[in-house]
Amino acid sequence: MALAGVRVIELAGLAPAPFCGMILADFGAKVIRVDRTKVGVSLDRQARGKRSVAINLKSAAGVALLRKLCLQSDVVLEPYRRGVMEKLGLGPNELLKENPRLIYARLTGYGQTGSYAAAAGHDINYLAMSGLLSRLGRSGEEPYAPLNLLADFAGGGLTCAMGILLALLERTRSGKGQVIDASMVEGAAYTGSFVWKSQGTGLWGRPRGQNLLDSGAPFYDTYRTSDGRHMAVGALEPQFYAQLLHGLELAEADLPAQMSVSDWPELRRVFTERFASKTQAEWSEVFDGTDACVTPVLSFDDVSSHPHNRDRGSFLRDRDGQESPRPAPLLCRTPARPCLAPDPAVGEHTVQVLQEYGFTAAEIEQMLAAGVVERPGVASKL
Ligand SMILES: CCCCCCCCCCCC[C@H](C)C(=O)SCCNC(=O)CCNC(=O)[C@H](O)C(C)(C)COP(=O)(O)OP(=O)(O)OC[C@H]1O[C@@H](n2cnc3c(N)ncnc32)[C@H](O)[C@@H]1OP(=O)(O)O
Repeated sequence: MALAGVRVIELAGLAPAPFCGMILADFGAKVIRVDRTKVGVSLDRQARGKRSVAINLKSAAGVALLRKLCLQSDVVLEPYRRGVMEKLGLGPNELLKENPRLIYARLTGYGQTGSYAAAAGHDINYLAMSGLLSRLGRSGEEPYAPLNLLADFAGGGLTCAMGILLALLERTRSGKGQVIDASMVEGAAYTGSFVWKSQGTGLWGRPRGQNLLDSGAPFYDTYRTSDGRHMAVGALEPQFYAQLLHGLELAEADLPAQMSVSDWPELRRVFTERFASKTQAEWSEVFDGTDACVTPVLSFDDVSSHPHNRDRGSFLRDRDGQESPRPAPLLCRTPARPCLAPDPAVGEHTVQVLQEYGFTAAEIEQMLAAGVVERPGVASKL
């Protein structure tokens, strides 16, 4: 796999950093998640392919241990509030001095500098600060955060993974590591570059929810079908719009012009009525194989059995029977080979990993006994 041989230490976090770690693991990196001791269960639901070591970082020995792990690793990924790692003596100055090849990725909401740097927050706050949230939502309604996808995952975990890959690539030339300051505000904003850079085109000239791509246009929206499901319509270009009308059995001559914004409410009324006359399956049959840009809005239950997704094997089922998306993108020679085994329990690999990093059985036993590290069923001997 593309990242074979890359060793990553991921300090356990909430949602964005676990996603970043899972991407790296899916593509072949050896990712060790560092969990807290005495927590019992992990909240990480993106732990595919990771191993777990439980370390008490509130002990000097735990900190020393993490430093040793970082000495022999390529990447450390930390998701804490600004200053937390420095307070522990695990800041980039210390770790990069000991291992100048280390890539030190810091994934936070507001970044390492600026007046908000140390403030708590979540996806919705970062999205708000990126400017994007002000553009999301239907006309006349309040701004709406589309799950926690944009800041946590697109602008956060994924962007941070890209930073790590860039730093790994650059290291092949310089031999040096570096610090990555991944701010979810900036990552989300960057993901939204198109919106900024197309400001002068008239695409966004109207209030929220009244523009071409923000649910303002009737030919770029979703419609309810007679069975209470939905179809997604993205018929922007005139030639595709013509196919939409054909599928709906509507004559262009009987309707207002596609781009007549003042007539959009009327056009929407006509489309709404028409889509309500058939089931989702019936509309799928009408539009499949055309260029009308009309697709069913699939539920999680339906998505993997849709013929297109099934043909490509876009979703996988792990050994617990749980379905999830296959890693993307596909690399033809070195594709991801996601692990199908159950997620690691907290501390499940403590002993295995410490042995791999060169600790002796006596040293490991001592750390277990002192509560510096933990494994499930702590009391047992090596
Ligand atoms: C049963 C399963 C059910 C599954 C349900 C799963 C539910 C998941 C829900 C996910 C929701 C996701 C939401 C929408 C999100 O947006 S997540 C994104 C949140 N924001 C970030 O990640 C940005 C960066 N992080 C932060 O700003 C902050 O970490 C935070 C998220 C605001 C949380 O703040 P807070 O809890 O005060 O923690 P921090 O200041 O970061 O300090 C962390 C403290 O923990 C300690 N710590 C860490 N590791 C260890 C360890 N191994 N051993 C011992 N201690 C440890 C650190 O030393 C630090 O301690 P201290 O400095 O506070 O004393």
